Amino acid sequence: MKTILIVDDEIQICTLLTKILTKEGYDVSHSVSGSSALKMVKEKHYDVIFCDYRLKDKEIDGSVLSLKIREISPATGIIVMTGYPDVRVAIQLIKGGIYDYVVKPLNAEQAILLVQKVLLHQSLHSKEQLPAATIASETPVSTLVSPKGRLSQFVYGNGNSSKELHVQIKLIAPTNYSVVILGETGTGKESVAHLIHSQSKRKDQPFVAIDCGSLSPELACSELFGHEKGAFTGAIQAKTGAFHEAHGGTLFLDEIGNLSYEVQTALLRVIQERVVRPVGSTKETKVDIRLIVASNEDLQHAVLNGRFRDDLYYRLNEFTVNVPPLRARKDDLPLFIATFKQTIEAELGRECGEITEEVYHAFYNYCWPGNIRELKNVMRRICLLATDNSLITSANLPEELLPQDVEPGLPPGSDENLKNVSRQAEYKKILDVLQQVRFNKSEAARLMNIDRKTLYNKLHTLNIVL
Ligand SMILES: Nc1ncnc2c1ncn2[C@@H]1O[C@H](COP(=O)(O)OP(=O)(O)OP(=O)(O)O)[C@@H](O)[C@H]1O
Repeated sequence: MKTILIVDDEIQICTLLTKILTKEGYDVSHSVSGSSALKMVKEKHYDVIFCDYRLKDKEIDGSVLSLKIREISPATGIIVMTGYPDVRVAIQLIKGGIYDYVVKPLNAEQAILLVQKVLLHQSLHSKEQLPAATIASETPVSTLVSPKGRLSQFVYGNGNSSKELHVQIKLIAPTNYSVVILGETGTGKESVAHLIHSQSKRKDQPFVAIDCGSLSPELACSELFGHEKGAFTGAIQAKTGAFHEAHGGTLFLDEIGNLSYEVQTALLRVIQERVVRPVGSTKETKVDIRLIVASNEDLQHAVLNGRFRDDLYYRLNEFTVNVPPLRARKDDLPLFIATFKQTIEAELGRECGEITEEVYHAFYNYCWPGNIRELKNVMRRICLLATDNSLITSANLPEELLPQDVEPGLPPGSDENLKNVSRQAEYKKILDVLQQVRFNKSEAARLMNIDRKTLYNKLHTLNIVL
């Protein structure tokens, strides 16, 4: 019989969880103090431990207890419960190896599901040591339905920055907080917004996405709030705005930084008063929406430059999610490559050959300025070109991914001049390192312990053309 320990200084929680889980056929014990729980763990193996984060135990609180349990019994799945969720704490604990971090109170369904997930996870990893918790390891791919009804696969990376991202998504999704998603183009901001919606209580209601970057200042208010027939020249019919369409669900405003100051003012009013008045109308209607916005640029910077209203920014920014660029999550590349290949093979209706080492190398060494979108496109290209199920080689790669040639030769100058000696040594070192990392400048800068800008300056002054 699987064993469970509940550690909480609130006896009602212990009793409730014990009742729920005993009914499910588990052997459940409980403890109201950290120190006695620790003794119990030393004496008996528990498969799952629910542990309160804020134990009123002077000697040992929940965070210390969970780490100690990890040391004594690394195979135990630890679930930390809290009444006061904090993303930083969650990340720290999950990095420390706990299985999950959940918000109290737990209902019966949640508690049972959590235990089932831990046990399933343990059975899958029974031969290895239980790895640190990751949402990713359980469900590496999730299928999303886009607002236009298209199916797309969302890959949960398993590198550290991806894990942090998904812990944040998981914590923020069930709340009603407005979210600002920041990240470079193609990093998956819209996918993250969609994921937040699909894990929220609003998941069965509409998800409406608007690209503010493509809205003209004249049309923005009409797109967002709707208009009455005849409200302006060309308004031959009344139009429902995005706020109404998203009623009950989530409204995602992409490239919010592109909205004009006037539209920002109108948006602020709607957010504050939660009522919408279509252009040309005198009637206001209540709307219930959750707002998620995204931007390629740092909105705080735009606020400082006076391009974005600070009051609107603070209204929107109840929580910020930073989506890392692909070059900072290269650990995830194999998972992304494998998933995209599978999807593309399904799209093409045929299998493509194996990807060779040299292609993987090129992928690792490239800096992916277009991020996941660019990777997807490159994968489409190489799979499409691999016609006869033969190996996918670097011959199919676009030019920017191919290793670049360097102009050979040392910079001129007299050997006796000390400045030239150090210049030539620097020149040689930089070229050596660049060759070693297959001309990945970020990696070269990292290895030489200088920033990218310094490396660029040096390449320029040493006349190294890449
Ligand atoms: N984690 C992911 N798993 C699978 N596909 C992804 C993931 N993240 C992004 N993509 C894909 O990459 C492409 C770009 O994603 P998305 O449109 O969400 O990026 P974005 O950051 O909103 O870009 P932009 O700022 O240019 O609008 C889409 O095709 C999306 O399906």
